[in-house]
Amino acid sequence: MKQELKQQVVEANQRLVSSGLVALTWGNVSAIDRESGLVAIKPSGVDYAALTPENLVVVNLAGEVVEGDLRPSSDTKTHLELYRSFPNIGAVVHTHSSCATAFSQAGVALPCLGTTHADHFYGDVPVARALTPEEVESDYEHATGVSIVELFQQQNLNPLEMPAVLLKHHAPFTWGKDPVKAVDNSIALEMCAKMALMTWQLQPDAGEMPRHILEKHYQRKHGKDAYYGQN
Ligand SMILES: O=C(CO)[C@@H](O)[C@H](O)COP(=O)(O)O
Repeated sequence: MKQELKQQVVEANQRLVSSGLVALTWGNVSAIDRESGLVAIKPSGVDYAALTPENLVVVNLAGEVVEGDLRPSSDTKTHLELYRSFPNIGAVVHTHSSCATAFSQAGVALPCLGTTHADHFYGDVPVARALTPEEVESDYEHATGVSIVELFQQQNLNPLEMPAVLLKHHAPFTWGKDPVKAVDNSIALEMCAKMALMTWQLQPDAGEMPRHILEKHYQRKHGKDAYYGQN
């Protein structure tokens, strides 16, 4: 896999720490080279400061390790399901950032209360259902990815317009066209979750922003087609 992409993955993982999104090793970033179909991902349990392009793990979309000696992140199968199902994304991030994880644990969709949110997410950030005992037993991480994809299909959501999801009783995933954008979306998600909690402390009845303002802000930031890569 290209060294440059591996370096971007290392820097993106380390940005999770500098952005205050992770404690311990509660998060991971991967990126895909769409030409080869290979994915570079953080090795499981490894401290972010110790990451190098050489100790990243490279897997194919079947989950087979093709480069690296360490164990890939425990969330690898979830990342891979997102790459298989969302062909226009280039990187995936999973964190346990506090405020977004609070919404996930509560099973509460993150509402679009203001323009900050509208600039990044085209509506409420949805919650993917908890897994069944059978799913947990059979293949937890793969089933987690499937639950996200099912949710987006059921709600007719475009992953390029909604680059985030909250996993009930778990934590968020975000994605983007590249590792920088995917981490940007994790930072934006955590800030929007924090602001929502603070808004509700001030005004428990605060409701969603008017749709016409959401539309204006999202289109202004992302262009008329509202797709990544257009701006
Ligand atoms: O979601 C979880 C645990 O609930 C994981 O994201 C860990 O927090 C990080 O696992 P590794 O990437 O180190 O395997």
